[in-house]
Amino acid sequence: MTSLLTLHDYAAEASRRLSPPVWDFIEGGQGDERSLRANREAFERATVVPRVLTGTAEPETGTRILGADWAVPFAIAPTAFHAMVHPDGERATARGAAALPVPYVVSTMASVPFADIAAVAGGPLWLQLYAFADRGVTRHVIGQAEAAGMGALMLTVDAPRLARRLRDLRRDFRLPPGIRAVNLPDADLVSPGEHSRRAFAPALDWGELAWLRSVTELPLLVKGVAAAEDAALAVAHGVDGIVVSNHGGRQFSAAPATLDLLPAVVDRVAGAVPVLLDGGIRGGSDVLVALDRGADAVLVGRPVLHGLAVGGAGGVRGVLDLLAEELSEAMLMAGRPRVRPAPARSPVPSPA
Ligand SMILES: Cc1cc2nc3c(=O)[nH]c(=O)nc-3n(C[C@H](O)[C@H](O)[C@H](O)COP(=O)(O)O)c2cc1C
Ligand SMILES: CC(C)CC(=O)C(=O)O
Repeated sequence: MTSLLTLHDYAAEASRRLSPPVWDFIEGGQGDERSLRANREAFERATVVPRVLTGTAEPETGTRILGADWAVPFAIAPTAFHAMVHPDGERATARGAAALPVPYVVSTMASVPFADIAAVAGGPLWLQLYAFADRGVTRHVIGQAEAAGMGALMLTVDAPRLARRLRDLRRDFRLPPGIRAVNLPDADLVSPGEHSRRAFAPALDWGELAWLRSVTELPLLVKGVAAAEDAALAVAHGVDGIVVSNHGGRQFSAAPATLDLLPAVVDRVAGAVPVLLDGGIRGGSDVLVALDRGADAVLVGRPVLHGLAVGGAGGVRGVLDLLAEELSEAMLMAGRPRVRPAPARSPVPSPA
């Protein structure tokens, strides 16, 4: 194996190990993939002005998000069907995350029961939630997450259905045999796109948040906010956190880079709730750039899958350790001794 010194090295190694259809499912985006590229381009352009003579020897990477201690200001983004990438699926991911530990946002479309993931987890475990047309299904998923002791729900709001991803359409991508969304009551689906058309709530609105509040006490974040106006609405509807995301470029190719959207969202949210960002984080400097522009933490998607493909739990751990080491070095070199404290959870205002 070539030496794995950067997250790009993990990606290159993963591309050699995964079948072309699975690789393309992971890497692809919607349409002409402009938003996928934009996420990276924004980080490649971004800089951080270093401060000097700050007396920092060992930067403190820890933070506190929604009442839980995080060893690092990044978490594993929710991604579906890890058993496609490694036979141990999300169990391996959770084991890899437990080492540091790094918080893990488990996908509704996990291929391993939530309870089995929780059994090997070592840090905060949250559930990413898709809202289903049949609210009984949504309730079922929340019930499983609560039973597994998950600490928060992250409702994905940028996917009324899965978008047309040309790489998958060209290959007629199907889930490999035996891989299923086992936490859903009706787990037998072959094509993720087809399933989302049948099952996802097609016309979500802000009312869904009030309904979710009525069925669970868990803190609620929304993932997939782009416009500052929507961030303000989310706060007005009492969310506990916002994730600025374009779903890693997988849903809408004309969506702007998330890093470019971040400052306006941070400005509008004005410290009411934590603001997280995902899309295009590929190194410790990227994490620092996002923090510098006002994010309280970030989520990392594809690189974790690359680590999983390269070495199961050990590969995931390798990716997360590398990112933590790079972040620590970036903080040291930029003269940032610690992560700015995130807003504490405040009482939820009821929507007007
Ligand atoms: C293979 C794959 C599966 C994904 N599955 C989900 C999912 O089930 N739920 C969700 O909210 N987001 C999903 N996402 C989006 C990620 O949570 C995240 O927004 C995105 O990957 C971040 O960009 P990055 O991959 O550049 O880090 C998925 C992304 C990938 C690459
Ligand atoms: C199977 C899908 C629902 C997962 C997803 O959100 C994605 O592929 O982006």
